[in-house]
Amino acid sequence: MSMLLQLKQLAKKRPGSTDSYLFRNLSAAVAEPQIIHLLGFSGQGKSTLLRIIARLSGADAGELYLFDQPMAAYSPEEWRSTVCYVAQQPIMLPGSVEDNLRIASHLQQIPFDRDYARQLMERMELHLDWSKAAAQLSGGEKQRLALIRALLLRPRILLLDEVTSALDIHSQHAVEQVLLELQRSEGTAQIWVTHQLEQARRISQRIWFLAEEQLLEDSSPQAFFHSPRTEEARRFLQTSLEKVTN
Ligand SMILES: Nc1ncnc2c1ncn2[C@@H]1O[C@H](COP(=O)(O)OP(=O)(O)OP(=O)(O)O)[C@@H](O)[C@H]1O
Repeated sequence: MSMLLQLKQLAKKRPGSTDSYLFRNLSAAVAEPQIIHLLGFSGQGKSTLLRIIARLSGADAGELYLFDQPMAAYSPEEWRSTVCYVAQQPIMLPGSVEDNLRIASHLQQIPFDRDYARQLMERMELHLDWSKAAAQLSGGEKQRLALIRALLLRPRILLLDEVTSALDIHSQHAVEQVLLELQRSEGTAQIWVTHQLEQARRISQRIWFLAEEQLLEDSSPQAFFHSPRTEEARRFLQTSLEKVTN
């Protein structure tokens, strides 16, 4: 079967360490455009794994395949316009909101799709003056602008690193709806990192649980949340629940 994305035996050492690993022999495959949530305790390497998949950081061992082709078959630019990483604390480019929106078309040398940008902004309830300096936006506005900037690249795979963490629940739902719709209509696969389990329950179609240097669980949300296989996942769910109720 043809695969969108394959992670084969990936390993990454802890920064600064020679023999301690964040993860190793980590393998997974994405065959269809699903919404996957990558969950785990803090510091397990979730962001690091997303950054490796985005080719923003290198693995110490292992291989990535995109559409059944090894990473070496793609230039970094080709890869990064197909597999797009959106950070929790996005970096705004110098200039205005519009300058930030135009960057995708500038990089890809394609006409700027103003209507699509406007539509995404409306649907994410981002009502901004396009001439405003991007540096002056709030955290939540920057998050949505960075997400729209990535969507204008029309990536096949989106890597979303806590991209709604600065949003109120209303804006969060608006963003989730846009991304769900994008998966349904365009077939955009998505790997989300979040600490909001409610969000994972709402929209996830598959859970990857990173612990003990592995994707310890790779399962349906139903199975993960209701009958996790491992003690570590049960502990994670219990601890996360306590955090919400305390
Ligand atoms: N640039 C860096 N320099 C030094 N240490 C780093 C760097 N990036 C990550 N680390 C360390 O690597 C480990 C994994 O970090 P990472 O951000 O990938 O974890 P995470 O699972 O996403 O955590 P969180 O849920 O808290 O965001 C952490 O211990 C972190 O401190």
